[in-house]
Amino acid sequence: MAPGLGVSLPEIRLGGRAVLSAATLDFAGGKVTALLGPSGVGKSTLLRLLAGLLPLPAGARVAPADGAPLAGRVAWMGQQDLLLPWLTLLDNVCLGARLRGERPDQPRARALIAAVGLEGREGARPAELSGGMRQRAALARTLMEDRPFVLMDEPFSAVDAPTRHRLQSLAAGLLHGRTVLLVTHDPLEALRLAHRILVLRPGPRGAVPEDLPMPPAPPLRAAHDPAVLAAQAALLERLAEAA
Ligand SMILES: Nc1ncnc2c1ncn2[C@@H]1O[C@H](COP(=O)(O)OP(=O)(O)OP(=O)(O)O)[C@@H](O)[C@H]1O
Repeated sequence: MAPGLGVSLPEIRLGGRAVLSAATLDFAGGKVTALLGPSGVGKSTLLRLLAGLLPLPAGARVAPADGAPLAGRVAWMGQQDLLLPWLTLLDNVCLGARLRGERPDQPRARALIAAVGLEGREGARPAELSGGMRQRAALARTLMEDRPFVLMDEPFSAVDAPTRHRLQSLAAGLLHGRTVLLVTHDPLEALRLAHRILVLRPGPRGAVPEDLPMPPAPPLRAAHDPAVLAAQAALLERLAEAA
């Protein structure tokens, strides 16, 4: 089971504007936390701060619960698949190791490609794959890194609804036991996958994270579970209020 992550941030200002309010957040180890909120509220900013893609301001603390540093233990998956068009699927999945000058673990890459349902397509270039297949390839590449912390910024937003549903089911199994922070605009995605949902509500001193009550069943929740449907309606209302 991956460790938890303690985060304490001062007010985050970008372009002269308060984007995120000062906040202390504890992300439970081995659990998925979904982050929702209106467009431009600061979801990606929070994720980028944790990923080290934005510099942490003085006084900020991002500390894994096991006491070891976070650096080098984070996998990232974004909205764009970022597959290199000139590489095969197998080489794309192995890209991280190659960039680090390591010998890729090809059997592991092949096993992950099979796990995301792309067995037999190892030699295909990204242009030969559909959008859903490319996102599955990106998921395999993210998991190839085998990091305890996974940060996902709208990973499935570019695919159609049935494909997204399948990708969510796949991700729930493959991400099991990792500490995941998932940014999404899709309330049902959050309710199917997450142990905890945070809604970022805009405020005068930056956006404030608020917990949402969760349905009793653990993830992966069924989309037709009445408790999930009720929570979805409540979440939509909360998002409309926050917008
Ligand atoms: N480097 C930057 N410099 C100045 N302002 C920035 C920078 N990066 C983001 N912002 C601003 O910070 C705010 C939050 O942006 P962010 O991308 O985190 O929002 P978001 O909630 O992820 O939005 P979306 O749902 O549309 O992806 C926005 O107003 C954005 O314009």
